[in-house]
Amino acid sequence: MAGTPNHFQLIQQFAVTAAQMQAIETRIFDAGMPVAALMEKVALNITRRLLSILHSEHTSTPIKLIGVLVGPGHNGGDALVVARELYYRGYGVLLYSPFSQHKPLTADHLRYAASLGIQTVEAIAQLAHCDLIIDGMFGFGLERPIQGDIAQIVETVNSWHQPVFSIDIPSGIHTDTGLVLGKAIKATKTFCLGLWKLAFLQEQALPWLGTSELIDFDIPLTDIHAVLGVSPPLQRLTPQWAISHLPIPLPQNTHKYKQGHLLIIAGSRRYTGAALLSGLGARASGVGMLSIAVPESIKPLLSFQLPEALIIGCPETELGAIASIADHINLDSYDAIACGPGLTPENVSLIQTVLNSHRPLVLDADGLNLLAQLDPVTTLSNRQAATILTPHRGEFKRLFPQLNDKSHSSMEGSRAAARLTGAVVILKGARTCIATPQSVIINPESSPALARGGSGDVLTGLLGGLLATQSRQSQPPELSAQVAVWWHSLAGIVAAGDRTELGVDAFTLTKYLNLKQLLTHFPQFTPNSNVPIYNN
Ligand SMILES: NC(=O)C1=CN([C@@H]2O[C@H](COP(=O)(O)OP(=O)(O)OC[C@H]3O[C@@H](n4cnc5c(N)ncnc54)[C@H](O)[C@@H]3O)[C@@H](O)[C@H]2O)[C@H](O)CC1
Ligand SMILES: [K+]
Repeated sequence: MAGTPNHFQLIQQFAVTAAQMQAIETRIFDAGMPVAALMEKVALNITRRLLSILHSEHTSTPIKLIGVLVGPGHNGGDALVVARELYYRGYGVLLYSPFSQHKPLTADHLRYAASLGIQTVEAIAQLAHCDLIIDGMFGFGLERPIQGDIAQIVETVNSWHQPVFSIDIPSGIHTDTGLVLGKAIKATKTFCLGLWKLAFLQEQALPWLGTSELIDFDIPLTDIHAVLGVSPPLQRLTPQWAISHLPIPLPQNTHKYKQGHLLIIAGSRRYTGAALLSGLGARASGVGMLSIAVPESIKPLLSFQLPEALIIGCPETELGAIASIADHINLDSYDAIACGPGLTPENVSLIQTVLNSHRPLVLDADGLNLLAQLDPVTTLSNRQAATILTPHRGEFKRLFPQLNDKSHSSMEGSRAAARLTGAVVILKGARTCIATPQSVIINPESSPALARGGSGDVLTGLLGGLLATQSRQSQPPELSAQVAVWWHSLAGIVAAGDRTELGVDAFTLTKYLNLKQLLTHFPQFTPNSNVPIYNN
């Protein structure tokens, strides 16, 4: 039934550490599920998916011979069950396990495979001619860096050209941090088992993961909640969640002011396009009223491009930046303000005026660079209304030099910044984090197409528009942040699919914000449905 999430959809919002996965697994075993039965179930699910890929995808070489790397633990056990099933289906299978000791269940599967006549080879070189490699060396049990002979094996496999499918996680990637421990297998595809591991949400792991997908094996929600809590402080942003919080359909009896009034403060003679792109982003949000404050000299251009918006010309500096907000503007009369794109970092007093307002505020680009010249922590902590910051890494470093510990992941950094300031912090990147003082939500989908000038300006406008509309409806600011980030990234992904990643300039991106077109990718989810996402 549309709108009723199934188990696979429900578990998409969770992300776990190795310790949490072990705790969940322990509960399942303690409740009576035999370890071997669970391994069998998981591995059969992997096999089913693998076979459907092998049957459906056109690979340059037809897959006939499959090499399987078998580790000492249960990741190796999973791989052996998959190997056995592939052998039954008629594939050629070669096993290689460079370990003298295996956990008992893994050793049993290895012995049984041998009894069936599945060949075990003695050197990694003997897998060189396989059409596909399955990596079952280490999963979440990796506990120290890969070194010595095993490191050599990993390097050898990485030097080959055939596809490599990793089970659970590429061997050598740390489950929690996504960092390479010594050496790591570079996977073409990774089948993450049961629940997404944190590594899949960390940018540093992306070059090793390949494409990734979750293999569900029906972990009971009660066990997940028991370990993670009912509303976990760290979550993945899912299409279901974002779509269910889109502000459509509009109430029949609404009027333009009920749909929110956004003021964008952006642009300079030098960066005219930034104001325009923010305006186009805001247009796509469906906000009821849009006003844009720009330097007087660029007002005609904006008026021409955005006829529905009220363009306010402001006094400007010699260099063509906004010198001050026009006298007749009362900042507190808007439902939200989005400030920053293309301002130039010239005028700190402007940002101080904006921060003194009592309205929800999005700060981006030069708005952040100007804020960095003040004391961001004290300034933001003193604000009465909500603030949403949208820094990329560089801006984040300028704003919060005290959080520049390289060992900090984006999720830790954004959460620390949100705690220091009370603001919602959107730390943009390949895995954008949206942090409040209480929680972090990470967008697991993006496209490198969005790493392009102007793309952030579009997000600022879109977010500002949603914030104006949704704060009118007493929705929390982080909700607008989550919906905007998801919407913007989906537009980038769909645009890149149509036009290649090079074809997604920021202006084109604004065309792809069309929700009607984007929602065709998710016919199973209903906007504004307020799905009680944590109810089983
Ligand atoms: N999530 C689940 O509920 C299920 C997971 N399954 C699979 O099991 C693995 C985790 O298995 P585990 O035995 O705990 O760990 P590993 O297989 O990852 O490896 C542990 C093994 O390796 C040794 N070791 C660790 N680091 C190194 C190193 N750098 N060099 C050499 N040896 C190392 C360690 O001492 C252990 O012996 C999970 O990922 C899933 O694939 C179940 O099959 C189903 C349920
Ligand atoms: K693995």
